[in-house]
Amino acid sequence: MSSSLILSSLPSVTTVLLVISSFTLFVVFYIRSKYSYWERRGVPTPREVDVPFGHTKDLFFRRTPMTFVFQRIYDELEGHKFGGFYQLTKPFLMIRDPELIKSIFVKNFSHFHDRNNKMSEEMSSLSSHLVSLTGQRWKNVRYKLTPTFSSGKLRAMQGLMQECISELADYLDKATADGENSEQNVKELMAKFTTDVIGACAFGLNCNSIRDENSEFRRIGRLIFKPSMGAHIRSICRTLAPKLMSYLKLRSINPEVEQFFWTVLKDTVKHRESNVNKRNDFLQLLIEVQAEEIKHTRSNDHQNGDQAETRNGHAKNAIETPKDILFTDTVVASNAFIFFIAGFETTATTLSHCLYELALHPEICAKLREEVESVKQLHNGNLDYDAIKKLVYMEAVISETLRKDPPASLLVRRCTEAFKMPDTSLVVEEGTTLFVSIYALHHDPKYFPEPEKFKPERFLGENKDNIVPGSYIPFGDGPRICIAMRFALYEMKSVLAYIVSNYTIHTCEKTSIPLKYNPRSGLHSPLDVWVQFKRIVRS
Ligand code: HEM
Repeated sequence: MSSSLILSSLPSVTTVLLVISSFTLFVVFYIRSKYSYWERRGVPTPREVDVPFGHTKDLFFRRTPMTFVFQRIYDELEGHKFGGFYQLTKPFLMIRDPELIKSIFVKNFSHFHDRNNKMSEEMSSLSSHLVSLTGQRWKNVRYKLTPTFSSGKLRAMQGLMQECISELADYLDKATADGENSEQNVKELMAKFTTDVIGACAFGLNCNSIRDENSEFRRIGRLIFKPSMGAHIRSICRTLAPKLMSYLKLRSINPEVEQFFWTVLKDTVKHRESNVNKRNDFLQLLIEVQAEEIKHTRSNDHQNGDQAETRNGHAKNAIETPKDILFTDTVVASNAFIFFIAGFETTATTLSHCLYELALHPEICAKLREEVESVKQLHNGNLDYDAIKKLVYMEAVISETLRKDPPASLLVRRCTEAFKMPDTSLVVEEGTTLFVSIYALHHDPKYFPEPEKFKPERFLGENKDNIVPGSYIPFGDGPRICIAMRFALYEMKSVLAYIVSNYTIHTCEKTSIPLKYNPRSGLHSPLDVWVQFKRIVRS
């Protein structure tokens, strides 16, 4: 073929330019129409939008921690009860007003009962847990698991908790032997302690994280929360395009982590089958719920079978179909797993924030010590479950820590049934995702004057009564509030009581003031938190 023939068969420059400009125009109109979603509905948005990242560009590039990205959106929507924003081109709602938060999370829960992180079993074999379950299935599992955290069950766990505190006590004893002051990265030390607590209380296992630097549980714990590019991409996909996750067969949980938990669970259950000693941990309670359900289904089956026999002349065995059982092995394993991951990092982060504040405020620490000592005296030197409940100032110190630095700084709900926003003409469409920035609310001077100051008295007496409902929500709100709130508070009070009773806490050269935050972490989690412990010598 001659070169002139080839040239004549190529599209002309005009055609190419026309195609390019049409395509560009199409993209511009497409993005514009996407970014006008809230405007068309009369909903305010933050001023500037970064095309094509929307309002959360810093989140994509992991330049700013998530907590502060959402606080900025909250602040830019000042004066509005709610507002819209975009991640890429997808619209989201930010709810700012405490009364509206109550309305959505509590009163109108039936329109907002799910989060937007539904996982399929394709994404993980440990996906059937409370955090990701939706609709009626979530409701049934939650109903069955709520008694796991009753006062009676927590009281029964105090022995397990005390064993973990003794391990920590031994460690600190050695670290401060011969009158030495001990500098500790409490971010790591508290993570080891809470791993041991959750290992004992969830699985009945001695994880040995404090004693053994190479403890498997602690290694797996680090792996779960280790920020990586893969985890970042998965988290973006889960929020913006959950269907893409299953299409690309992206796993939500590291396969090594999954494998570890299945092995631990299978071994533990097997060990229990051959051991008559009854345990008092979450796994035992899950196993009992499952056994009860199977028994109940069998007895229903017998009744149905008997009736069927009378009607049809032959019996059938309905229990053959595992789908009739809610607490399958997968549901048991998934929930034991979620108790582990939701349980250790949140409490460890809160404890390290609290120790940091106590190091900065020795007068608060001294007052706390005074309270602990006087309650101890009333209880013959023991800080058992009932004694811990009497620590009112301790409760205020922890509440203030959770106000200033809530580890889970963002709440999410998905609109499951169209909802008309009270006093407006806006109808929130089914499928819309709503966010509440816990951190921004807790730092709004309207609700908490001088929000950067650590003041436990905000949570005492009259001040506590004056807190605006819906403005203080470190554990969430409504029927999906943290299921283990009382367990977490009991754990944190118990260990802090031990520490302040035996040590004074100080800042040291390595203490970063203010703390620095990890822009890659999904939690409001500081990088290392260094403090110094000095043993109190009593005559
Ligand atoms: C300081 C400690 C903790 C904090 C601040 C915390 C905070 C939260 C928050 C904010 C939520 C979401 C609530 C909502 O959407 O309304 C949540 C849910 C949850 N938390 Fe916690 N949590 C803590 C400790 C724990 C512990 C120790 C466990 C387990 C042993 C746990 C297990 C869960 C579970 C399973 C859910 C999902 C509940 C559901 O959807 O039904 N959390 N937590």
